[in-house]
Amino acid sequence: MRIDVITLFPDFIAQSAGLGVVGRAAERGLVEVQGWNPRDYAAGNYRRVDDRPFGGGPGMVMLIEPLLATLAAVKAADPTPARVIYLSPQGAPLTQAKVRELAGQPRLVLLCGRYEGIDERFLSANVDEEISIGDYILSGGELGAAVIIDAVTRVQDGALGDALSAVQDSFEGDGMLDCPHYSQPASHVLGEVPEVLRSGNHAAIAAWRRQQSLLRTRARRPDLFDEAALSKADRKLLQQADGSKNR
Ligand SMILES: CC(C)(C)c1cccc(C(=O)NCC2(NC(=O)c3cccc4nocc34)CCCC2)c1
Repeated sequence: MRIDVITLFPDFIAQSAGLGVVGRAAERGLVEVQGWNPRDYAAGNYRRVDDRPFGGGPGMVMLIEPLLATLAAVKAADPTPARVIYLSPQGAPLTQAKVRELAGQPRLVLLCGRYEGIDERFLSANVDEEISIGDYILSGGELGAAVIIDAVTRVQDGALGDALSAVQDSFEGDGMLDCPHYSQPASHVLGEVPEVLRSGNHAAIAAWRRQQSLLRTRARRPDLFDEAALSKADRKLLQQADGSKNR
């Protein structure tokens, strides 16, 4: 999969895409990430990429022309058709379902805004969809681009080891929160590791982990919990936990 990122801070994208799972996937040719800086395509001595907003008001707006020239260079670099995504507070919330959909694309162009945003005429003429990573004020779309690069790379077949992708599948399968994790030492001043995890009884361990995921999701994210389709076994685990609590 090829991902081109149009950003005034290509170094940030290159750095974040070079780490961990994404870095290894890039080395293995599973994903190719390329940054493109509109300043390199801005004309004139000052290479302007922004200017004051019509209608007045604070801040600056990213100009059409440098972005058109950058997008033309991006498309000229590779004939593969690309879906152009603008990372934006006005975008649809990013979900794992959307990540899976994007991971199926042969190529993405991620457009990152800075200042107060991008001239609307460029967006309406060139952007296929807008995606938001959350409802808070950010300085730019680059963090959103890094999130999408990480999430779609993890979904790419083979980017993860079997164990990790199994975990990924379980989370993706039903959208429950994760269970608590423990490692050495078994006994610590901060507390003991739950006995079941040291029992070697893999069925009991799997049941305990599922029960913990269910309880945590119900308690902390009722929105995710209400969306999920619970199996009979799930409901039994919850009754068991609720029963012991009421006793
Ligand atoms: C209501 C609320 C969401 C708080 C809001 C209302 C109005 C503006 C802003 C705001 O943050 N504007 C600044 C910019 N923000 C983002 O690019 C951005 C922000 C959030 C999630 C994102 N996912 O991708 C890109 C994202 C836009 C231009 C440069 C950065 C935020």
